[in-house]
Amino acid sequence: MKVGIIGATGYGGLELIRFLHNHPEVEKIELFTSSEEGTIFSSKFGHLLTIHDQALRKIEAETLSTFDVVFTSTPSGVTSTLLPPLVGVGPKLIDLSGDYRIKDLNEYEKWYKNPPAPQEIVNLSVYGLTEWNAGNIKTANLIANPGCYPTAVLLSILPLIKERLIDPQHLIIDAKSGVSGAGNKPSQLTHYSEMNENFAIYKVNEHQHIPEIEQAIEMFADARTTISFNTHLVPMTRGILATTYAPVLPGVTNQQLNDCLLETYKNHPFVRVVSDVSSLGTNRVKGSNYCDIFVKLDERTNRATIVGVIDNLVKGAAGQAIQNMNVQFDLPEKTGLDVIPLFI
Ligand SMILES: NC(=O)C1=CN([C@@H]2O[C@H](COP(=O)(O)OP(=O)(O)OC[C@H]3O[C@@H](n4cnc5c(N)ncnc54)[C@H](OP(=O)(O)O)[C@@H]3O)[C@@H](O)[C@H]2O)C=CC1
Ligand SMILES: CC(=O)N[C@@H](CCC(=O)OP(=O)(O)O)C(=O)O
Repeated sequence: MKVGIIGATGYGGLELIRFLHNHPEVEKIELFTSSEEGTIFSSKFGHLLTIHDQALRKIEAETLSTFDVVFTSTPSGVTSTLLPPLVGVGPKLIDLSGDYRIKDLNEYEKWYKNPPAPQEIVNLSVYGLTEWNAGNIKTANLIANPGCYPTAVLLSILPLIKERLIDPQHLIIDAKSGVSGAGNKPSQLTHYSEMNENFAIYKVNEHQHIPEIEQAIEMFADARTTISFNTHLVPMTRGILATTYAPVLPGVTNQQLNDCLLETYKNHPFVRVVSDVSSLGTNRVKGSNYCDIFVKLDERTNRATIVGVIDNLVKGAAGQAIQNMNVQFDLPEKTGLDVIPLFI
């Protein structure tokens, strides 16, 4: 397979390179840039010295059309215009940005504050939550890879909503992320001296992942709902831990909640149902494509505490994108992704 990466110099792009380098079906990886054409990649990223010493290439539709797969890992608002000429002309397109996730263009514009992609192309795109949409991903020409927070949240709550064990109304989702979630562009929020030794809430009630989570709950669990969702920045580099508080339906037991998660994911190698909370944490998934999930009923309040944990750059971005590529090419989902988390 010949693979192109647009946005290779970003955090998502660097993770794509790390995994694709060891992918047995990938013969060639070419890296594209909007700002540094000709730069030798390893001169910018020393950890890739002798591994990727090639020059960054200019983004050109004609060149890209010769590839088998093109990953785009660019800020929102870029692929809405970059990808339409490439749809259906050859390569499978896997977009890590939010530009093709939201089907309602008014909603996209409202939350992302960018002009949307053309409706007919958005209609063609397939939401790449692998464990829930593999049937459609298999034949998709354009995949909208899910956002990092939605991945952690949806994998943990969807089975329980679908099986009508929790009430999808009144969901309260409290999510925390490491700083790499904000990408490589420095900002006041991620400035070391202001972020270190600090714990902050941001985008209060305005996070762009709200419509994506609501849309997916409707799509996969057939429930319309409005969620309370907030995000926090933790002074660490990688990882997301998202906790959802959800009312359980009358008579539902802790055993039923856990059995539902175990049953749903019994044939999905990257989702692990954790029974002992001491085994849960961002360093249990760091650097890997695992999503660890946990549920416990609070019998005092009749609410379930549901937790999803991922590495935002792997299962939340590059790893899930490669998992989707594997599905498209009929390869085992773990191909190229079978690594043990870093832990320490
Ligand atoms: N970081 C994360 O945890 C996650 C990120 N995402 C999403 O994935 C995408 C990439 O994220 P991330 O890697 O963190 O972002 P970064 O900011 O780290 O990197 C984005 C890259 O995009 C390239 N780029 C910038 N502007 C343009 C442009 N106009 N045309 C083409 N390329 C451009 C840049 O490379 P160059 O200048 O070389 O072109 C840059 O290195 C974003 O949409 C993000 O929201 C999704 C899930 C998780
Ligand atoms: C810590 C941090 O800033 N995280 C980013 C992650 C979102 C992201 O990656 O953007 P899209 O998925 O919408 O493309 C944020 O909260 O906006």
